[in-house]
Amino acid sequence: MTFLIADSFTAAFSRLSTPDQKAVKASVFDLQIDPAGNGLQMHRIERSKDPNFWSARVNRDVRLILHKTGDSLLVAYVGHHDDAYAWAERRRIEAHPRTGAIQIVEVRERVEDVARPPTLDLVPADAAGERGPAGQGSHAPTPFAALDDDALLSMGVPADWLADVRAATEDGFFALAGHLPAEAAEALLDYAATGVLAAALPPLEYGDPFAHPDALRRIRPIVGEEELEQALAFPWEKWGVFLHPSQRALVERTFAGPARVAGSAGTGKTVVAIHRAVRLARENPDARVLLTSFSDPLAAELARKVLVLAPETGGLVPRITTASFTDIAGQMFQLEHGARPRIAGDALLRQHLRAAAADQGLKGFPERFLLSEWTNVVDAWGLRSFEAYAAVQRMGRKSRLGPNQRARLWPVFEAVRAALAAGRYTTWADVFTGLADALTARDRKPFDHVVIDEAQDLAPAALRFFAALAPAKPDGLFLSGDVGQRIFQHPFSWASLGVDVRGRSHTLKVCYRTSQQIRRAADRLLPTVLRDTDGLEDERRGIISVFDGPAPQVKTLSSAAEEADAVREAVAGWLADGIAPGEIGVFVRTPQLVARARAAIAGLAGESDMVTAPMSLAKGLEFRAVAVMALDEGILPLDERVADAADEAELDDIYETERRLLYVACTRAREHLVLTGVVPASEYLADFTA
Ligand SMILES: Nc1ncnc2c1ncn2[C@@H]1O[C@H](COP(=O)(O)OP(=O)(O)OP(=O)(O)O)[C@@H](O)[C@H]1O
Repeated sequence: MTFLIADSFTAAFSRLSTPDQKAVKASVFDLQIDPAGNGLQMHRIERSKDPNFWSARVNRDVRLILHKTGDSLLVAYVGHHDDAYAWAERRRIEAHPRTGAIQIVEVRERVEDVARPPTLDLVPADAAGERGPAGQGSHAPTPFAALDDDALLSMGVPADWLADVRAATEDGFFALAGHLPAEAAEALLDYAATGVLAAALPPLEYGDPFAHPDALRRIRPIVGEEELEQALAFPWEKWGVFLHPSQRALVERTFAGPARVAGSAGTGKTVVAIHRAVRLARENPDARVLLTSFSDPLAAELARKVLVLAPETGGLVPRITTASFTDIAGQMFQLEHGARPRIAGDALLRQHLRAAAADQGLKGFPERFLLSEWTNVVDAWGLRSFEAYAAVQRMGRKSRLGPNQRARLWPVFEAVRAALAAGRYTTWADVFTGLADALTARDRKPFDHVVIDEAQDLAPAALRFFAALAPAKPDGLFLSGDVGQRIFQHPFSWASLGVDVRGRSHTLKVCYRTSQQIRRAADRLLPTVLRDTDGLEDERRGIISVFDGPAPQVKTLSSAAEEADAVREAVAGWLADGIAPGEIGVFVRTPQLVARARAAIAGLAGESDMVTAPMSLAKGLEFRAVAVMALDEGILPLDERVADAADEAELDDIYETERRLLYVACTRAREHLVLTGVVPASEYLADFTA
């Protein structure tokens, strides 16, 4: 017999008290061993339209809802007595007549809270065909009115709900979507956004309705005690058990060469990276896996999430190393050289550059140009000889430097390198480059699989290092990232460094984190198609969010004091709505401005639990409510950076990265977002509200 659990069960389970959860766990483990449920007083739920629903007694008050068919037992729900029965009485579990996927369908006639809009009776079905997806006439637009039964069924809409979908208005759609299977809601949103019907999968491909990819996103077979333990250990982390079919495909697939998952903020790229790392470690008991991300806090978060997928500590978890890019390089450097690298900071570099330029009598190049040329070209690309410098393509730097200019500059950079070496200093780029050279020559690599999150911010030397760290075999290197969130790096060609993901790059389209309203507004900050240096296109249209919420607010105020009041009022409102202080983030452009954020929330309940930070640290985080403040002219884009631009191309890149910083900060918000600035405000606010 197949033993399965549904997401409706884990969600309900996570809402129970701890003692009830303990009792439920014991009963579910018993059921897994003895699906007949002896001792659980199972009986059929007579009032349900689905004859396969059964209840099982956990304790005096709590009941499990099971769905029994010939050879499967599905744990569908759990709740207090009346709630559990009511849940089962309002549902059917069946294979969808068209797609073939098992669905948990709400019986339409028993759902009272979806009011049919009055347009329903006024719109004859045959007139619908004349209306485009944009809606019609004097009534509120009904974006699906033109879709016939056939089209709606092919999207996975349950037969009971066809009329409601056709009658749904744009505003009422999300209330309705909550009653529909996720694949139907997503297909409808996609249609509303693009006006195009996605091609339906042929239904016969999946003989077993439980094996259908859309069934697996809500119902998962559980084999063995360990899997059950994992599924129940963190029931609120839905991503740990139930993946979107496009996510699952990327987790399970074998890639012959380096592969990449892309997708805008909140589409679950990190989730895919973690699942892949765990899957690879699980499949090969000897495999050593590196799961790495941009910063130490993000790496720590990866480590925490690995435990969600693999709560058992024996064997698997120790074989997955989680570390930030520089941390793993630091560890490898220590193995090679017996000590951690001593990294030169910007101040020291400026000092050496200044001294070397003076020594060489170099004139006509501002110091900021020298630092930028060193950081983004000479050091970034690990250039060691004049020949290499003379030949390098100065990516992202369009100001041309002729051979004579390069010849004058090179001795300065050479002298800086010598001065660093004399002081036993190095740079991260140098560390990465040195390690890459050493590792490339070795047959045996320290890791069998390297999985990189936040890959858009990899520097060239770091990418070379990771490529050399991973074996050149299937599933050796997997990268996850969003070009739209690249804030620390100049663009460069991955393919030129041997990391060619063309043909093995896939984009996720469903945003799980951010409400439709916030995502739409944030998307307006970026172009609809982003193209990277290797020509890979990241199409950002057609992304959908699976829930809605209040529209984001933009407030421009006449003074910093007024702005502080506005932020304070917004945050106080969130607290009054029951949002925990730890679920609130306030972001600003620079570390110095954090004081402005702290002043705005000073004295509010739970103030110390709220996160206030520069936008660059917002990467990878998420909150129920976010304020992005101090969006004043001169602060975003930041004047100092703009003034520092060494040439036109760098200026363009600065404008783009400043814009992306705002995108990153905004897309940390799940439900509420407020943007504030003092007039004259940041020019980007106009794009956001456009
Ligand atoms: N299959 C899923 N089911 C439920 N929630 C999911 C699923 N996939 C992702 N999520 C949730 O969506 C949110 C965003 O996921 P994740 O951090 O992996 O996205 P991301 O694409 O890496 O985002 P970013 O680019 O902003 O860092 C998280 O809260 C995650 O738990």
